Amino acid sequence: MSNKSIIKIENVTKRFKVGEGEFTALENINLTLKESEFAGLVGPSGSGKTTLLNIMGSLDKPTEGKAIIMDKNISELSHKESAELRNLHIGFIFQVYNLLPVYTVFENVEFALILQGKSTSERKKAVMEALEWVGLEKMANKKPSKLSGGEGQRVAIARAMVKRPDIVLADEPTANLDAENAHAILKTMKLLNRELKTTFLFSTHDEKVMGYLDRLIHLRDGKLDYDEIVEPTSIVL
Ligand SMILES: Nc1ncnc2c1ncn2[C@@H]1O[C@H](COP(=O)(O)OP(=O)(O)OP(=O)(O)O)[C@@H](O)[C@H]1O
Repeated sequence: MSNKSIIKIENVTKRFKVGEGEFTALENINLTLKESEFAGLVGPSGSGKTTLLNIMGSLDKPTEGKAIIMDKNISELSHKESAELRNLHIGFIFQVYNLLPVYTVFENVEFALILQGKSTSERKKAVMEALEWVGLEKMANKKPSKLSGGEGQRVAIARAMVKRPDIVLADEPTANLDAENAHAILKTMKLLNRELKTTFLFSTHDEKVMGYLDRLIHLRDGKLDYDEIVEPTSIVL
């Protein structure tokens, strides 16, 4: 594993206003994610996984402490700078894959590259390559309504990977998939992690996901309970 640090979380606390009071969702979290890690935030419901993932994706800011993504302290970024940071460096995969229904598979994957100002020919090459990574190059001109659940999540992976981000944040990406499709997309993500050195961070309860991870970051009641390096139990060839 390389030593390049992608995300550094330093003494991060997150409080939400609730009525007249406050609720502490994260308390004094410290962790670093490096290039090519395949890691997961795990812990019971309400332990703070999604709140931390949102901060690591620059979708939300800490109340106290620093979140440093690609050497930028996200608390110091404007709205526009945060959007740029996300667009250049971070891919997102969610439980619900949110493809735009009026656009084709190709156009759904292409969108981030239009925002980056890439030329038509650069976009075509990158989109077709990303669709090949997930085995869907033949579906490029189909609308999302023609896809199965597993295929929809594969398009979401292609959409996250097409810009070759430094990190992919995946919030319960297998929650709506059967076991066969879940294993297939996990294997695809693990192969991309190996080949492109992209860092992946999952938020998950799913034992199937955990079988592929090499680091488990356990949260409990908003605190970092323990952080362990593990040997993956699922095999990827
Ligand atoms: N915007 C908000 N306002 C108030 N409380 C919030 C807000 N967002 C999250 N919380 C609270 O913070 C705590 C942590 O929530 P979070 O969604 O991060 O947990 P989680 O570990 O991802 O849970 P799950 O596995 O159920 O998704 C919960 O108690 C939740 O109710």
